[in-house]
Amino acid sequence: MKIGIIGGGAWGTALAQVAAAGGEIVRLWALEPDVVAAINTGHENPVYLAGVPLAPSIQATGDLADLAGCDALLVVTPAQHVRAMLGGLNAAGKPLVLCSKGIEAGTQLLVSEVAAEVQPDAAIAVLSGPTFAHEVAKGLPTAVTLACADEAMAAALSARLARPHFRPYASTDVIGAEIGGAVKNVLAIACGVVEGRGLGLNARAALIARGFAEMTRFGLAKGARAETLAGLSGLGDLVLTCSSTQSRNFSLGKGLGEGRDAAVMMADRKTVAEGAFTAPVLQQAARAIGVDMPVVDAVCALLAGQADAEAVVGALLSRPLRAESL
Ligand SMILES: NC(=O)c1ccc[n+]([C@@H]2O[C@H](COP(=O)([O-])OP(=O)(O)OC[C@H]3O[C@@H](n4cnc5c(N)ncnc54)[C@H](O)[C@@H]3O)[C@@H](O)[C@H]2O)c1
Ligand SMILES: O=P(O)(O)OC[C@H](O)CO
Repeated sequence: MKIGIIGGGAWGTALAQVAAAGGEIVRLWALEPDVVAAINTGHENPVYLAGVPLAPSIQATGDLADLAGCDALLVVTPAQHVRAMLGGLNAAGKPLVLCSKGIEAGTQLLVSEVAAEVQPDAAIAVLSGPTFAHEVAKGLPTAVTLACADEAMAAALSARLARPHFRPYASTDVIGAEIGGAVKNVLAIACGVVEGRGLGLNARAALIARGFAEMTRFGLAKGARAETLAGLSGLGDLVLTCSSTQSRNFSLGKGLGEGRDAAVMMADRKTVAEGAFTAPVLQQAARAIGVDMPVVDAVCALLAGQADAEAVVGALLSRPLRAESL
């Protein structure tokens, strides 16, 4: 079996390692020629996943045509680049597993909705959950949601990607799995702000719980299932990403809380903090369907430089008191 992975960042490389651990032949497409060369000759991705020795059987390429013979494809580029990448593939009749977390700017489409437009004849699936790439690549225990509308395909892909340390749980709720991963990135920025301002662990827990209420309101309005949002790809990933500076989104928020400028921090990074791109489009999408997301609004105001961290925290704390509910 030959699996193609599109995206040689931290997560694509870690997933290549997972696939190779099960004896799959792995073709990994990466944008940067130096990443391709380093993986093929040194069996390491020093740019995005430094310090993790990779299986020598992983073959990297800069040419998407080299993935033509693969019988399943994993898409792992940042969400804003997925449409362009999919345009260069022929995935008709093949499983197309989307592993990016975000919402497309301009269209407000989830990644699976973008894929359905560009590759209508592929079997679209989503892999999402609490997964720091370094931990997965090192073989530490991890569980994910693997969602596909076709239940048998979800089960088959789960079985194909399962490893002793990597445990997919099958689901048919594609939209639910995606919404958790996209929204948690924005909420992780907010939790980072709490950390950066030294507001304490009570505040972080409150933000996770009320943030989860926002995720659930939005998800249910978009047709997600509550159990998916409360599972690995929703609450599970929210808890992980809101708890550690290993998260790029959390660390971006921490910098904002410390008074640093969003644009300067983003320009300094080669890695992606998806929440910064998702926040404004999520805000638009929520407003379009009348869903209130005050934490997301606060993150948007901060990222746009419309308010400082002290002001947005003050505004959240002075909202009218109300009953605890969704
Ligand atoms: N890193 C993780 O732990 C992790 C875990 C789960 C999901 N994800 C998701 O996976 C996706 C990829 O993140 P990552 O962490 O692997 O990336 P990364 O931050 O490690 O690297 C950035 C990636 O973006 C690629 N890139 C930049 N410009 C591009 C373009 N024009 N076209 C195509 N690719 C381009 C780079 O080549 C590189 O592979 C994101 O949606 C992220 O949310 C990441
Ligand atoms: O580093 P982050 O914030 O992109 O988070 C990585 C993964 O999405 C965690 O599941």
